[in-house]
Amino acid sequence: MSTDKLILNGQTVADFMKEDMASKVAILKEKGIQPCLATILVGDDPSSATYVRMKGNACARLGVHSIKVVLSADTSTDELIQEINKLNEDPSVHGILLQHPVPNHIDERAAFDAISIEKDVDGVTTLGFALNAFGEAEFPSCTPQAIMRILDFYNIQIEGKHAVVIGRSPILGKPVSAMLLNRNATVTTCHSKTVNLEEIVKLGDIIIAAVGKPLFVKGDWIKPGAVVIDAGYNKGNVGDVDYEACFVPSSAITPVPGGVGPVTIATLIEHTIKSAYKLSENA
Ligand SMILES: Nc1nc2c(c(=O)[nH]1)N[C@@H](CN(C=O)c1ccc(C(=O)N[C@@H](CCC(=O)O)C(=O)O)cc1)CN2
Repeated sequence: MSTDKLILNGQTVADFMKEDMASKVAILKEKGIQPCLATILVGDDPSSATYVRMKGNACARLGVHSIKVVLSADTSTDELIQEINKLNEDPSVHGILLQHPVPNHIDERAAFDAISIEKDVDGVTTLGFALNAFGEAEFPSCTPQAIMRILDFYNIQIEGKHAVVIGRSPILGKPVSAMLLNRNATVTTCHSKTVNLEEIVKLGDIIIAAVGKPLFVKGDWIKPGAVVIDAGYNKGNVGDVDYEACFVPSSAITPVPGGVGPVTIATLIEHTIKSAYKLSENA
């Protein structure tokens, strides 16, 4: 039986992006500029440590320098902000990433907002969020931008479609809702208090799962022909979507692993390279 179902392969998208990035890094190096991403990991969450390591490895593969700041779990908000300020002031650093989540006692919003807007390559500051809502962010939040990249790479129509976003976090659900709206989708953003979630998801032409609950989205929630994007990153490399079950009715679907994740990391590095260009021009 033939099928025109699309597996939306994030690694293919990330590899495509890397070709352009490699040539931009080479041009920067000819000018004596070494793009540099600083990552900050607070505490000892093993998944966060893995993601930070993956980001460092991806930088190395592309010739981007990375600095890793590791802080103990008992770091205070003030101490964290002091570290961020040092990186803000360091002219050799072009992008700053504070790995989320930080330990509960830290004011994460204050820490994110301490990152200077020029170096907010992860799109986490309040100003970056607001600019994204207006469609004017230099560096939109990486996972939302990765989702849009995947949709565009595979020529999936956004305008006029009903997109249902499940999740409203400041670095994922809310910014991706704004991006889809800015591309003329009709957007419904669902969350833990949404009544009749299943019925709303069934109306969606594009489903974005960003809820942080393993295998949460079931096959019989999916309208035949809908596009399913799994932005979940739960323990054990499990997404938010029951892939096997949702594969059947969908017309296109991202796997986990190998879907949104690799494009998120490629987007972060792309932003760092772009920031190196901009900051060197303004130096
Ligand atoms: N400051 C931020 N914190 C967090 C973000 C973020 O964008 N900014 N996103 C998530 C986690 N995350 C990046 O930090 C992330 C998670 C997973 C992947 C990924 O590529 N996963 C692989 C599978 C993992 C593996 O191979 O070991 C995949 O999906 O193929 C990338 C980024 C929370 N925190």
